[in-house]
Amino acid sequence: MSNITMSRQFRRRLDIDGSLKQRAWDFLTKLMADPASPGLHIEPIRNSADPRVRTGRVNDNFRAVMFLVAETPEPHFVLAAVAKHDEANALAQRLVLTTNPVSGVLEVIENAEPVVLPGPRPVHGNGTAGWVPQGPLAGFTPRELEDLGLSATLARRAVTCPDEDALVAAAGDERVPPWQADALLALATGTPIHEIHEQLGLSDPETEQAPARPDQADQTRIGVGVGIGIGAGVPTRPASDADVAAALRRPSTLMDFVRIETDSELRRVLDGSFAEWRVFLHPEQRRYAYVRTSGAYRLSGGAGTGKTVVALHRARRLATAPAAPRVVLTTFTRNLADNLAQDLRTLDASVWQGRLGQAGVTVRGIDQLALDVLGIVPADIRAASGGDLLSAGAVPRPLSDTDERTMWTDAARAAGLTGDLARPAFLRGEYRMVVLANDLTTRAQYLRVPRPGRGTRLSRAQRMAIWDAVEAYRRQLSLGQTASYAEIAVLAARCADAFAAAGGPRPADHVVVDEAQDLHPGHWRLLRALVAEGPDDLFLAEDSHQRIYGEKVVLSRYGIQVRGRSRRLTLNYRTTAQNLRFAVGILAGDTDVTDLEGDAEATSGYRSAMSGPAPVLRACSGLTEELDVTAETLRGWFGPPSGPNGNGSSSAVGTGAGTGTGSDDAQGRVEAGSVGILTRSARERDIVAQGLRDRGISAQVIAGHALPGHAGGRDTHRSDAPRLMTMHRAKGLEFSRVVLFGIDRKSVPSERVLATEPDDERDDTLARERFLLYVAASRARDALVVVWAGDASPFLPVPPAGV
Ligand SMILES: Nc1ncnc2c1ncn2[C@@H]1O[C@H](COP(=O)(O)OP(=O)(O)OP(=O)(O)O)[C@@H](O)[C@H]1O
Repeated sequence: MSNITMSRQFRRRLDIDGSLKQRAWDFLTKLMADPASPGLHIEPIRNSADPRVRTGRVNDNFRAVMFLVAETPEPHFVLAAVAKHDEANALAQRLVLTTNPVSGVLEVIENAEPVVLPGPRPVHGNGTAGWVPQGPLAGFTPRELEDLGLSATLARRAVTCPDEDALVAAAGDERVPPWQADALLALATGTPIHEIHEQLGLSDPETEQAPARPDQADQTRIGVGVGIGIGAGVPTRPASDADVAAALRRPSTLMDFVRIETDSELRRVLDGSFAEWRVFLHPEQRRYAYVRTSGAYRLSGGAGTGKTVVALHRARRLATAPAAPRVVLTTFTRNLADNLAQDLRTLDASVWQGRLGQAGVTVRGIDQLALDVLGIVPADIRAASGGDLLSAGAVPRPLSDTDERTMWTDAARAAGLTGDLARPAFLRGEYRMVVLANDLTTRAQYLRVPRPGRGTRLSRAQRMAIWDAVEAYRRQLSLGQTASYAEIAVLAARCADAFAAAGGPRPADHVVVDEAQDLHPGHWRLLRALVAEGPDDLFLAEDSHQRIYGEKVVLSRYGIQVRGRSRRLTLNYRTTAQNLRFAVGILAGDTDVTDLEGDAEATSGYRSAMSGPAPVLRACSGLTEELDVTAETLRGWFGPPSGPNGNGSSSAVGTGAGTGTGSDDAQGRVEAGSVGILTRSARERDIVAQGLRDRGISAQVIAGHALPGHAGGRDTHRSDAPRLMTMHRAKGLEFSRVVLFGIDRKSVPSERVLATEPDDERDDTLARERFLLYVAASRARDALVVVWAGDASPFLPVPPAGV
């Protein structure tokens, strides 16, 4: 038996050459089972830079290059490359497995002839001689970057990058170790060096101390993975086996290297079904997935920074504890919960997914969870806790949104309300944010209760009239044995509390929440009641800039204390730097965003190591041109139809470079099902569907609600047609390329929605509209196209004059 460690780069290289996969599989499974097998032809290389280097026969033409880092108790190989025979032997002579002298991170370095890189002259002395700073890293000398552990080649190249795109391209070179790329981009976004150390776990107390940087004043130590790492001065020396073993425990090493434990893991690596998020966690993601907390913990982060990934890893970590705990993993909608359940299976099929109250992980949308709680508490607890809402302890029938609106309209009329106060949107908000949030049951309570965060001021007489409406509304609910989901959450919270007070167990031991920014007070009461306060009780992943439903909430009002236990992720794994900049630019106009603690929420530090085309903005003369542009764009992406009349040169607005995310075929055509077309409203979505059909493109319309409680249609989709849906429905999803359709002044923000809101709530409604555009723009991985007719949306970061 032997152990195998491979790097992300190695895996990607295997992906490229499909024909090698079966041979590589045979070779590696044999190597794992019996490294002494003569058929493997494992051989050392004479005069190699690293005496541990070995090559092995993959087939007649190809050999694997690896390092034998330990013989006991079992041999341990670190794979470096699979290459043609001669190339493999040449590589094997030059490659060195070493640890970064500053950070202690494991690296594979190629010692070779110096190469002349574009940029400044080599640096001597203190690294500043002849230095002309420019670009995003102006103000840093190469030596300062080297002091962080970056290779000299990369450091020199980085400080001369004239702009952010050039820097992202330099950092995104596949030969640059991920931790160095991230350190570089973090520096460029203004992150102080000590924070970079912290983020990357470079001085993580749980691992060995980072070795001190040897004096390299006269040595240009370069080397960034295989290839770019070129020893221009003193050759890099191999690290000792002990150093390698210590480096393998470092979180920054684990961004890039993974130990393959089983045949099935190996199979997944080789057949391409290996999802990188399962294994190559960023040190911060790893920390938050594994951190043991003394109470509720909040993880914020921009779109695509991997909050969901952390939530999944954390749920697995919690569920696999020896005590077989009951873990709840929940999110805002049912379709997102279905996605979580599927992803959890991908992460670890051995994690039991069961019903609420069972050991394992219960993955549910938050409103299903509320119904589950009502279902598992004894009927007498339900009857006793229901008050005027749960007559006779029956589980109420959930009310549809339309019915709820109608009921509020009727209740307003019955109470004689007029003007803004009679609007269903206002009454619904007041009820959720004030009445349910405080679990008010009497008029006297409502007359006294503070209403922080509510835009509309109310006189005593107005409060009296609103309470009349609340009573009328509740009478209707009780008669129909129905309740809104907001009520069901509060009822479930009451029942869980009452059951616990009677000596029963809380329904869960740990609760992990994704998309927490959209939850309303009833949900928070429920979450608090699901699990007793204590270590690892609540973990909340959220992005306040993605709050597209509901009102601002401050958690401490619901007994959830996260002060001192809040962290933020900043490295984007989804979008290219160009799309990220555009999406964050949408937020620039709103400086008043607060998080779940009520503090200002920043967007600083958000970065991406991927590069792609700049977003394309297209102003059109009318709907017909918008549809024409969209159809042409899609045709350009999908390539020529396979027929004699195919015309592949019709790309209207750029086809995008792609970032190797797996949705482009060998000819650079995009898989149609990976493309999203997003509209502000369902009506517009249907118009676009028809318009595209008229132009010979059949899109799959993903309809249904994204609201909690609604199934919203499953997220399974065909691969042969683009997906067309509303921006709300796209929440939590991602696409290789996105067309944002109809981004004009009347639609974004939606005039129709603004008209239904009271004037005093207008600011918050506008903020949600802005967040919605941010959510939509941040769904695109590789390419983003924005089209509109007439005046552009004022939320777009680039003024239409520049189009
Ligand atoms: N460590 C990682 N390695 C590789 N890919 C990753 C990693 N972390 C996240 N990703 C990928 O980045 C994308 C975004 O991740 P995820 O959905 O978890 O982000 P998010 O912060 O929850 O996004 P949003 O808030 O927009 O829903 C996904 O495709 C995910 O697989």
